[in-house]
Amino acid sequence: MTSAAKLSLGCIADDYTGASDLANTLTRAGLRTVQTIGVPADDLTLPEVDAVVVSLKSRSIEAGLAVTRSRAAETWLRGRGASHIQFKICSTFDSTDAGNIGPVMDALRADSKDSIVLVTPAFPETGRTVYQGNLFVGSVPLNESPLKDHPLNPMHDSNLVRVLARQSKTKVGLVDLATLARGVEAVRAKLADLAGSGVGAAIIDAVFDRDLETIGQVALDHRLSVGASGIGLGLARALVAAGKARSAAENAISAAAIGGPAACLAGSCSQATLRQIASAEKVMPVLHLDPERVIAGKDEAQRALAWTRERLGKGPVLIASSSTPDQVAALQSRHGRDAAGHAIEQAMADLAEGLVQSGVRRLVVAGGETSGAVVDRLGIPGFLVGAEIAAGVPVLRAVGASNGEMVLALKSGNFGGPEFFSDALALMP
Ligand SMILES: Nc1ncnc2c1ncn2[C@@H]1O[C@H](COP(=O)(O)OP(=O)(O)O)[C@@H](O)[C@H]1O
Ligand SMILES: O=C(O)[C@@H](O)C(=O)COP(=O)(O)O
Repeated sequence: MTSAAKLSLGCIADDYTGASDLANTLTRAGLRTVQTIGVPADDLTLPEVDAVVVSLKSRSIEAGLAVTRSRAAETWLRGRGASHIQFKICSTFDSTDAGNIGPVMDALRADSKDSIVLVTPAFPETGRTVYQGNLFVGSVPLNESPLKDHPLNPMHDSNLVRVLARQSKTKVGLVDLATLARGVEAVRAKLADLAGSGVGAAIIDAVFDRDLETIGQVALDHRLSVGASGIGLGLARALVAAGKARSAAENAISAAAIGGPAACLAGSCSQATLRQIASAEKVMPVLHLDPERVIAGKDEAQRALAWTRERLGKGPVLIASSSTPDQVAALQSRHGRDAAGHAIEQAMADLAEGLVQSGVRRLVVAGGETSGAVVDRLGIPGFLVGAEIAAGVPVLRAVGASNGEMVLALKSGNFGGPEFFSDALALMP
């Protein structure tokens, strides 16, 4: 990547929707930010920025590989002067006992030489709050939320001290809300106590944005932090307050219309996405893929492409693989969780490639792993952040792509209101 300025903040995101969510938060908080897909190539030309969010597809891969890829991103970011790195994880702490939050955090902490690392997935704007170490999604604990049925990372424990301890080699402690409410010095003292007793990672409560501002200030004492967009907000505000970032307005992206056909792909099976698909049925043609046929081979994707080509001239279309938790469980029991997920992701990538060949330059994708498969197939090296469609979901303008100008929206499964697909397309003229 060619860009001379030293980075104020380096970020490593474990999936692509999460990366665009964080890039959106940092931009809106005043940091000039770019999202790259993987570690950028040396010849990728990007504007001067304060923050780079390197997107990895490392949330659900083998832990050792996630560590290797995260370390490569870390080396690149440190090489561009980033004194602080945020490892961006999901606001619903998506992971399993095998990882990958713990193993990646352990490796990055060892490299950073920090005695203790602050960890919080809190993102109050989207209803993710942490109290006494327990993660709430809206009004319910994580283990009672729809995340209990996630196809790849079902979450069955809301106590993050326990969840992280099962994945990490270090002892995990808690900085509670009462300590946080006493301010920056109280948090520093608590962290020093915890570190003194051999605790290497502290889950920190946060309920309101002001909690994240305190956390952001303390986090900048360290070289590494782990969390979702909320801690990114805290870090960005602390950097802006310290005069270490310039106005994001300098990086405002062109809002010029792209035009041409538009399409949506949904591979997320979250309740939010299922509701959004149901609403989309009222305003655009929707094709539901048959997951069994997808797993059987390429015919289903070809059928979907033929269906799409007949309709693209008349307006946007949506193609979805999404199913209810019972149907997902049944498919997985027949084919295995990873095999089913991978086959469907590759079908989505085939579809995206076919759609772009048919002239589509405006593409909305629902689902983190799904977005990863699609963006990889399209070979897009990076994105600049545009208008915010919904909390955590910006319009993205591709940079350095061989297909020329293109705008995308990569939606986390759980984000967005019921009309998300039309909301997104309205901001992607
Ligand atoms: N009908 C289905 N049955 C089983 N798995 C599915 C189905 N549709 C999509 N998937 C898989 O479920 C996973 C959804 O994950 P992801 O795209 O990250 O969505 P989210 O953002 O909701 O987590 C992907 O691996 C996708 O291929
Ligand atoms: O923090 C979040 O919730 C999101 O940014 C995120 O990581 C999205 O992951 P998916 O739900 O898998 O898209």
